[in-house]
Amino acid sequence: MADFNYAFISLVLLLPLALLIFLYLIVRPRSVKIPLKNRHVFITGGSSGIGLALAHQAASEGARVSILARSLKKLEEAKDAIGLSTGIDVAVFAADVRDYDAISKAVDEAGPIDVLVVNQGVFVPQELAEQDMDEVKFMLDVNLLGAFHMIKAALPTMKTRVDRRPASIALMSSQAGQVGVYGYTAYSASKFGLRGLAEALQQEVIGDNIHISLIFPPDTDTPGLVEEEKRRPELTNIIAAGGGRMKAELVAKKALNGIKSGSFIIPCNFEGALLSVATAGLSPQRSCLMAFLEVVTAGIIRIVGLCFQWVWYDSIQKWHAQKKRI
Ligand SMILES: NC(=O)C1=CN([C@@H]2O[C@H](COP(=O)(O)OP(=O)(O)OC[C@H]3O[C@@H](n4cnc5c(N)ncnc54)[C@H](OP(=O)(O)O)[C@@H]3O)[C@@H](O)[C@H]2O)C=CC1
Ligand SMILES: CCCCCCCCCCCCCCCC(=O)[C@@H](N)CO
Repeated sequence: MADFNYAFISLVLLLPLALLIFLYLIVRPRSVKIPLKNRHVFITGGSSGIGLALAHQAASEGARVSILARSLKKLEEAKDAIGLSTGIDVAVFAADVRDYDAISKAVDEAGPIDVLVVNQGVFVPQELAEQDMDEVKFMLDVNLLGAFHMIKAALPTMKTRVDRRPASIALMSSQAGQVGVYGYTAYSASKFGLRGLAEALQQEVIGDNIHISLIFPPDTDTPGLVEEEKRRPELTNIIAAGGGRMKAELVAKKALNGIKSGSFIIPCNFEGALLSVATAGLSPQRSCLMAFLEVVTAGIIRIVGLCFQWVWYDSIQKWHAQKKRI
């Protein structure tokens, strides 16, 4: 009996260790560090909110920073603010990501990019039945096709960069790009689309030492969110609240740390970490510790996910019942 207990305990301890070692050996791509100092970081949507916070922090870390957005006025304000606080002269480019020629011109002028952060995004929440197709197209064009334009324009010089150190392309998704959310049919589709783009692109550019990151913030205090909240459906508010809420500076900090450590998936808070484990799918995972967590919690995290669905569908049902009563 003692022998049996001993064997059992050793097995319980050895199995996880063996799994960890196995995962350490197989996780691909291998982990990588992306330096920022003295490198060219190009941020779209860098004049406001999360993008502006990213530009500030990248400049503070000694990067050469370029920002792109439509309004030159907002870009100049951002440039002045960053110049004042860091002493770094940020290059600004006024262009619409929907205009490929304008984007190509800006990228050519800016010079070879080491870290491209595709952060621009628009969000106009509404039930699809109520929403105009113009708004649906607007979100898909800016968020998804705009990302294609940026990457397509920047890739040639990124691939042929003389500095052979690891480079990065980071895409700003959203927790609504990991789970579909009421009121976000077009927005979620645009952000889920970024994931397909990112997974396929990582396979294509790994040979050029370019590493892709996908960032998944929850609701974040930005000028964009203030506008969004003026017209967000009640149910969107209720469901989005489950993801938590953050300051733009903290999202930018998590994002930059994730980019520097070459993480493919970058959650920003605890809820986001849960969501990322629950939606690991077939995305690359460079960290064997995270891979270990994903494997051992797979069953239980699915149960947690189903509980969330239960709560959400309950809210939807109650909301409909209440509407009928009025
Ligand atoms: N705030 C939030 O709750 C969350 C935001 N996100 C994502 O983070 C990103 C940034 O959001 P946030 O900081 O809130 O947004 P803001 O609305 O505060 O800023 C958006 C930025 O994108 C630029 N932009 C918008 N449209 C275009 C365009 N067509 N071409 C070029 N630039 C454009 C804006 O400048 P201009 O208008 O001058 O072009 C601005 O610089 C988005 O992708 C968003 O989806 C993800 C999760 C949560
Ligand atoms: C299994 C564990 C699950 C854990 C919690 C799941 C919570 C999901 C909530 C989704 C919130 C989506 C917010 C989008 C914010 C956004 O992108 C807009 N503000 C537009 O910018």
